[in-house]
Amino acid sequence: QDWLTRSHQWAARLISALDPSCTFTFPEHSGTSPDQYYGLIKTYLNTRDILSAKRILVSLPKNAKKALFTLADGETVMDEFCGYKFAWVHNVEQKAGTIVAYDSSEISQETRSFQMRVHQRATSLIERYLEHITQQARKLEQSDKELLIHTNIFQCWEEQPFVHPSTFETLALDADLKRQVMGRLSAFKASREYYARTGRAQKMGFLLYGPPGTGKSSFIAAVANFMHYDVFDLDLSAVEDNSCLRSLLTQMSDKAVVVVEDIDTADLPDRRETGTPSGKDKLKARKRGADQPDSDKSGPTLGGMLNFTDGLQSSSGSERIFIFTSNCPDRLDPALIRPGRCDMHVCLSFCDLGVFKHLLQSYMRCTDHELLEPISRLLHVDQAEITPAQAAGYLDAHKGDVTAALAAVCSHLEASSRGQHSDRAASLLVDAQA
Ligand SMILES: Nc1ncnc2c1ncn2[C@@H]1O[C@H](COP(=O)(O)OP(=O)(O)OP(=O)(O)O)[C@@H](O)[C@H]1O
Repeated sequence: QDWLTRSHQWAARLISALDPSCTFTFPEHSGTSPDQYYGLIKTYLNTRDILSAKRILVSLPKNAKKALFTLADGETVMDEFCGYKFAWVHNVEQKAGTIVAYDSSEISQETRSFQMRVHQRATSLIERYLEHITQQARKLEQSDKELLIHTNIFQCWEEQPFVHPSTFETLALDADLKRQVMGRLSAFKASREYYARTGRAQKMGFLLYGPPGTGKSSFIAAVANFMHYDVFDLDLSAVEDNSCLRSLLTQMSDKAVVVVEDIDTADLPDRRETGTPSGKDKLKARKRGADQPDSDKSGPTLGGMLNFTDGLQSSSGSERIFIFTSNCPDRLDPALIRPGRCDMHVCLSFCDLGVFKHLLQSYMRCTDHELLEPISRLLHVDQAEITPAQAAGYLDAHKGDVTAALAAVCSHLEASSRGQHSDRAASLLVDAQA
């Protein structure tokens, strides 16, 4: 018996000495939770020459735009990294027993794993190779994913597909400002490695202000499409208190554009997390005719909101762009819009000739017209006003007839200019009477 055991051990050692390769296994689950490597490898191998395998599994994961190809059980695909060949095999084993699904059907259990074989000399490269796989897979996951817009209902986010056609090409915006915004966003994208290395949460904030119809929502959609991030549209009136706000923050995906529209209209009491009413709150209460601020008032506080944007819950590895919109930025607490929270304050206003010409070009493919001259005079000399949404409305209403569209814009501007003159005359009269 001893002799047999020893000869088996010798044979195993001999085979191992003759086989210079080493095998790594990546199971689908570690313990009871899904293991991250399994999913990342699956995505990464999808870009390798997987279609050369004989049997391939095809799936369409949630929110994916394209099919995901996976090796079937026992199939192999080769990869190369730093001059070494890595052989990947997908293993699927049937487990004894079945589990019962919610509809009472029985599902057979499987144990899945990827196995990677490589020459022993390449094992020192394994960490670098896995880092490479992780980076590539994360990039692919991000670009292949269908974008979602999430809105908060009670303490949860409800998601829907986000399909908004606005991009920085379609957005009519002052050319310099557009270049600046795109430059900041590109720099943000390129700093991922820097933030990961320094262990900091990567975030950036915009304050968009200006009258209604000047493109604030279109700007937000352009940012989401440019960054390829999901949108989280935070409705503060539906948030019960600060702990609800914190819970929403922790449920957000790592890469997100977080939008708080019309933040000036949200009544955020100035009790910075302590619950103690501040001087400003007392003043507000006195203006309302009350002795004390209403400390029982539900809803998040300014402190809760400040923590939401850069508190401890913002974890390293997350990439978040906060966008606040406001029609009255003067009403906002300076702490909310200071650099670091709102890095860029972007004024979206009435059309100037450049913005109007951009709309004309995208709606009507027209770059020049004799009516542009009176339009330019009305905009710049008479200071007539038209929002991009109003201008887009006229251009859309007269599809295929540039002259009619521009004539309608001219009439609008003339009316606006007359209105401005009568307003100015009225204020002069008031001044004179005073
Ligand atoms: N700067 C712009 N560039 C291109 N299109 C614009 C622009 N501004 C407005 N539009 C057009 O007008 C419509 C309304 O604009 P948008 O909803 O983006 O404005 P808003 O400032 O968010 O308005 P509100 O404050 O009322 O929500 C858009 O669907 C778009 O067609």
